[in-house]
Amino acid sequence: MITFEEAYKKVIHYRRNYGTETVGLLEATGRVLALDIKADRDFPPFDRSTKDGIAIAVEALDGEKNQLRIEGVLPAGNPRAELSDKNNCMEIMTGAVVPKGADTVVMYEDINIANGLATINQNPTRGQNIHVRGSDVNQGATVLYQDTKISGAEIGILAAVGVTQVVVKKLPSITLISTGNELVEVEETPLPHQIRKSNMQSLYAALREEGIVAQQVHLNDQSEDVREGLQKALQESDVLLLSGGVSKGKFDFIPLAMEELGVKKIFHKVLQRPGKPFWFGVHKATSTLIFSFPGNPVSTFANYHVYFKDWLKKSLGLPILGFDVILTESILANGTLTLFLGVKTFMEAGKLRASLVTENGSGDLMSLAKSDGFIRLAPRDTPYAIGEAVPFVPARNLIY
Ligand SMILES: Nc1nc2c(c(=O)[nH]1)N[C@H]1C(S)=C(S)[C@@H](COP(=O)(O)OP(=O)(O)OC[C@H]3O[C@@H](n4cnc5c(N)ncnc54)[C@H](O)[C@@H]3O)O[C@H]1N2
Ligand code: MOO
Repeated sequence: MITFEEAYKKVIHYRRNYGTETVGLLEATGRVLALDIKADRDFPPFDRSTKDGIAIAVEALDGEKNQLRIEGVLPAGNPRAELSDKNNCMEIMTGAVVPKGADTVVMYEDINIANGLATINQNPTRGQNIHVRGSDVNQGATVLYQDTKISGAEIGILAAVGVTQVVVKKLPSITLISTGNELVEVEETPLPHQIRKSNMQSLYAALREEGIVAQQVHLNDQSEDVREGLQKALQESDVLLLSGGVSKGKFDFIPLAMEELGVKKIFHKVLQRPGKPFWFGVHKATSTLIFSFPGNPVSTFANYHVYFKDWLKKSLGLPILGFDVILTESILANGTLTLFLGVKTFMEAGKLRASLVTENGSGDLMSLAKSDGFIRLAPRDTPYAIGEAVPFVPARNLIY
């Protein structure tokens, strides 16, 4: 059996590059940029008034003069105008182009207007209230970098520089496979010895958060069904995520079926809890990767977040930002296994702290709703102490 560190390293080693594709601007939300994006013009593209008021040439106020004749009104959206006389001014709206000959904008609150004359009550500073052309970025400058995850801010920038079609990293195609004769569909009423499928619904939803719409297949615990179903999925998908059928049970056909189909086992069983029977392999003919998670709901869910999510980030060129949380209670370590324990997190004195959620073993699906993620406790002989910082694997967005 291999350690968590060895297993994690092997999974990350199999990161993949699925190439790029082009999607419409709004469909790019949540995707990863595959190219740098450059400004197609200066930003702002013209000297832009940041206030409603008057545009003046500040030199007109030399000496005692504080009254200027108003030549006209400039709304946003008008082409650039020109002051015909530097001793005059023009009314100007926020977002309008500062006219030629003017260098300063005085807002309405600092002037009085009567009989076509503006009287300025406060001495302005040259250049005030003007957002100067190119002061944000110049034409040709890089405004977004490759490998950036696209959120609302990036969509706005892409729109501003006129990108209607965005080149993004392609996402892997994924099939979710559940196994087990005890499982029935969600809409069915289970018999006393049956349970409803839930692991794959949970992973389906988690993948949707990554922008991936997975296929779903169920295989019964008959070795022929398992082999046929796997064969088809291996041909159709970049990645298979399985749950169940990988421990020592008499009906745990997955490892054998994989071998028969030419899938190379990279490892089976990791010194960890939950998720010890985790099986990981690669199909030699198609390069399809297989993450075969143990069926207990907490095991599947924890393994997905610990291994698959980092594999996906690496494959898309995104950084893996590990962070620690502070323990609020002492916890017994295991001498040989890496433990993943569900915790609730909260901020206190500027630090993210974690308290254990009560969990009734790795079959306790209900405990998942109570936790924000999992702390990772490396094997050791001494307990983990209150106040110790330990690595945290989030399973939900902590900041909204
Ligand atoms: N003799 C041994 N027995 C077990 C070992 C072991 O090392 N030796 N490992 C235990 C551990 S740890 C786990 S975890 C489980 C994993 O077993 P499998 O991956 O073979 O999973 P199944 O037996 O098929 O199912 C386990 C459990 O999970 C439920 N399940 C499965 N799929 C779903 C699903 N899609 N939705 C909801 N629930 C699901 C299933 O009904 C079982 O209750 O093995 C231990 N045994
Ligand atoms: O993955 Mo198993 O949870 O260690 O029961």
